[in-house]
Amino acid sequence: MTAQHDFPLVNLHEFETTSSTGRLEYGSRVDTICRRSGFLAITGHGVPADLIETMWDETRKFFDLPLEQKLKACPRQPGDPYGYFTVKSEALARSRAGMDRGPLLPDLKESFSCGPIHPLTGREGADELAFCYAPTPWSAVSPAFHATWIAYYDAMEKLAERIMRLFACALGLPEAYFNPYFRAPISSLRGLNYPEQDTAPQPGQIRAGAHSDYGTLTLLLPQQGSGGLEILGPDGQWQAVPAIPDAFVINIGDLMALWTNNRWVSTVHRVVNPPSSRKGQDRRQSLAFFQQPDWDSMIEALPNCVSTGHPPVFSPVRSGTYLMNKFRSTQ
Ligand SMILES: O=C(O)CCC(=O)C(=O)O
Ligand SMILES: [Fe+2]
Repeated sequence: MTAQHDFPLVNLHEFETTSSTGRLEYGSRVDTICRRSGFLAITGHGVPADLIETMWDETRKFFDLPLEQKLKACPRQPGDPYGYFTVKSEALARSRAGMDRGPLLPDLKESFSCGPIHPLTGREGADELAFCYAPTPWSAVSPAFHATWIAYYDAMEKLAERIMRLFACALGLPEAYFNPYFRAPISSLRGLNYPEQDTAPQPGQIRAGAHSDYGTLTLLLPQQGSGGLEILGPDGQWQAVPAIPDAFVINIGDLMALWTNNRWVSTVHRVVNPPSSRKGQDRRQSLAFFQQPDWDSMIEALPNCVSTGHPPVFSPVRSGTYLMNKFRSTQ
């Protein structure tokens, strides 16, 4: 399963269609990967190629619009998570406050994000409504962009559910173990555009500052042929993540590290600037789906990840407030 690039690859379709013994073998391999880095590439995902292509087209067209038009899609209120975010409006490294994180200059990227696509269930509290059900400014984008984003979000939500089954298997749990935590997930989808760098960035300012993701699982599609994504290894060295054809790069976020009592790593990663030799020719794009359990899901160490010698490392956290506090720390 470890192929070119020395980057771990897992075929999801093969996992789902193999025997129960085969599934356990897949689970055990995924457990080893998640203990080491929590980053792997998923093939056999079944997401239609034409949906992915339309998603790239629509998203690129949006970022190509004049700034004044994109600004019409800004979040309705400061602190809202959805809509258009200008270059230098977020510093992901600030989400790691309190750790040794170097300079905290804002990221050299722009983005558009949307929130849950399903109707509200009527059980939501005030914070939840104000934050993760804040409106996505769809009226400020084209109908084709809107329709494509909904279809892609839906495909990512289903893919993330399938990966959580693989994760349950990797942790020795029943495959449907995580389902009750995802009755009304508050996942978000983000298109990222890292513009060409015509002028040299300030010292210490990069495309996306070093951070770990906040939720359970991120499904990332880096633009083919692009570079810059790096993960921090246990040896303190940064390692490049390749953009593998027809594969999603997936990584686990803080809530999986919490759930597994640090058995799995929520690996720190960043996006670095292109080399100055490519000045003016290295725009980069990516699509990121951040899977996040229901607002009220309490995440605490799984019983099978706790022992007398290894008591819970973290206090339990509520999914929604954890996400909201992390997001707001970066603005
Ligand atoms: O654009 C990328 O490749 C990674 C972006 C990322 O890590 C994030 O937005 O959390
Ligand atoms: Fe990230």
